[in-house]
Amino acid sequence: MAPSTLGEDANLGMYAGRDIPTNFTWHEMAIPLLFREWGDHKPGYRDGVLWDRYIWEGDIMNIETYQDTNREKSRAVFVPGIGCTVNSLLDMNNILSTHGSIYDTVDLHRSKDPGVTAFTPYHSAQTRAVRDIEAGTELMAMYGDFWIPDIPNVQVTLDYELEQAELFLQQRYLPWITKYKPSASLQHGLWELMKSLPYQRNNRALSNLPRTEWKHVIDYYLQQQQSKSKDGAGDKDKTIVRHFIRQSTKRSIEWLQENGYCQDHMEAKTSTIPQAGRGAFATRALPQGTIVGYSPLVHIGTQGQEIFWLGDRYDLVINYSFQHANSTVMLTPYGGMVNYINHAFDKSRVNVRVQWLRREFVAHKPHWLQQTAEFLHDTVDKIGLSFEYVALRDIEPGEEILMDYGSAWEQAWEYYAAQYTPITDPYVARAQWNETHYRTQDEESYTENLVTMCYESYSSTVIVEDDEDPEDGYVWVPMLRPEDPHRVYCTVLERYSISHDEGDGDDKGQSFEYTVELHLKDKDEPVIVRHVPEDGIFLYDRAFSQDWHLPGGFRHPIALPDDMLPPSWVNVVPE
Ligand SMILES: C[S@@+](CC[C@H](N)C(=O)[O-])C[C@H]1O[C@@H](n2cnc3c(N)ncnc32)[C@H](O)[C@@H]1O
Repeated sequence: MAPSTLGEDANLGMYAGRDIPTNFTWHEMAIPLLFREWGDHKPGYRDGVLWDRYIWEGDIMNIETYQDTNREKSRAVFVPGIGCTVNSLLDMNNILSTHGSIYDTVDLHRSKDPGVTAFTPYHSAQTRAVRDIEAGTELMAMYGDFWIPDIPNVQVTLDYELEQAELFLQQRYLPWITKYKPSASLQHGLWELMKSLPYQRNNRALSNLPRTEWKHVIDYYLQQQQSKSKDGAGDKDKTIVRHFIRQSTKRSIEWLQENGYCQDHMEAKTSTIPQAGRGAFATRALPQGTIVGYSPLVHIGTQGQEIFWLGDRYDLVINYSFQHANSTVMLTPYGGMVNYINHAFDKSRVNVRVQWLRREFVAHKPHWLQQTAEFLHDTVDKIGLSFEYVALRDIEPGEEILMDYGSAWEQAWEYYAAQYTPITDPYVARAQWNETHYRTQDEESYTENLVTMCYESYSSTVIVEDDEDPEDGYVWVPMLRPEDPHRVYCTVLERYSISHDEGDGDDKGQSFEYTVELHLKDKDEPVIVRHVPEDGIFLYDRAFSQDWHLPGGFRHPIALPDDMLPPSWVNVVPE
């Protein structure tokens, strides 16, 4: 993680520290956030606005519980590491943005384990390399065409904008240069003038010219002219504009070592600490004093935990956040793997601690440590605080990385674990339900926490297929837009197998179709729909039925150590 090649406005970026082959995949945790959706902060809660830059729509990471009837009800998800850090170069992307996740409670169950309420069950959200990435290259995602142009002063690279810049160069500017042969200094001056124009969406051609020196551009052009016939004419990656933009997203390894932080010293595995879920483990020997992790911090100023209060409990993310008992300031790290670091009750196992960066950095402004909580409340447009995680002693390869969350956390956990009442209702999370077909109402029912939903998609009239056995019902109509999120509750009445003789491979063989009853909000009677295919039906966890939603679940921030609390942040007298 190091300052982005896109400039100050893009803040940090994530870089490949070594050559990465196509399809290489990174895995990260996904923390569901219920406190709000993207862009939808409660009036008066300015403090949470910064979070908009760091959250994704819940369904992208398979956070399905409350993704039931429509998209409006979905909530956000926080994916630290690459998920939070990568910038977007749209058409120039080299990774597929973080998506998906695996639900896994590490074999803990609510019938016996207090720990299940306290950590996120979602892990292995994936980010995949979509081309070979050379060491030193910044990882760039495709956020979607509509998001990135809103960051002021950041170069946008929509496909058609790059096309316009390329056309301008190839069809107008370079022919003009070739025809009139202005002096080398005039060519240089004209190029510098065009480059100096600010990025503008209504000036696509000039806004996307490569930010490189003219002599490199003309040399590359002439070289391309010579090799055009034999070497990939028409190949998108070989255009002048793309070539130079790609080049400009690279740094040397020496520069990264000097200016960045390695995010590869830790990996996630099942913790050695009972009830803790997953933990962070050293991927190599880490001598005392090594910065084993680095994390920028999403800050909340005066509204601290209040932002995350859901009316009857706190959002899970406060278990991943830092706060001192004497201050409302709350800090949530988003560096790679740092959120996996667990608390050691046995202090001889504590091998890292957090510290403020000792220097000015793109995501660390030391003067913020002299400012007040009100200042942080008002500063919602950027990240300005970061932690280093420093090794307190030599750490062996494979050793679990552990820190001290503070005595208040320790007491809260001990109290919570001692009074935990096991929940004996049968419970199987949707993600752990392995059947390949849907159960009908005549078969053994699903556990209480599960519910079936269907796309609302059926014929406009009742269709009678067989006069001798007329069935009153509508038939399924394939979805024109299968990604349409609109679903309704349904009861599965009947399942019948269908054989496919035609086709080959996956088309051949057997599958099931269903007759379902749709429960529509605007109709008193259910609507019966026949011939519903397997992918027209969904099994969901009932909203708020999962372990991490359980009332009274464990919630407690990690303590910001006393010696790190800036006196100017003190604004709370602890009870
Ligand atoms: C910052 S997260 C650490 C990563 C977490 N283990 C996970 O799997 O996502 C803090 C949470 O880890 C768990 N945890 C950390 N240390 C623990 C300990 N010593 N005993 C029990 N649970 C612990 C609790 O669930 C806590 O809310």
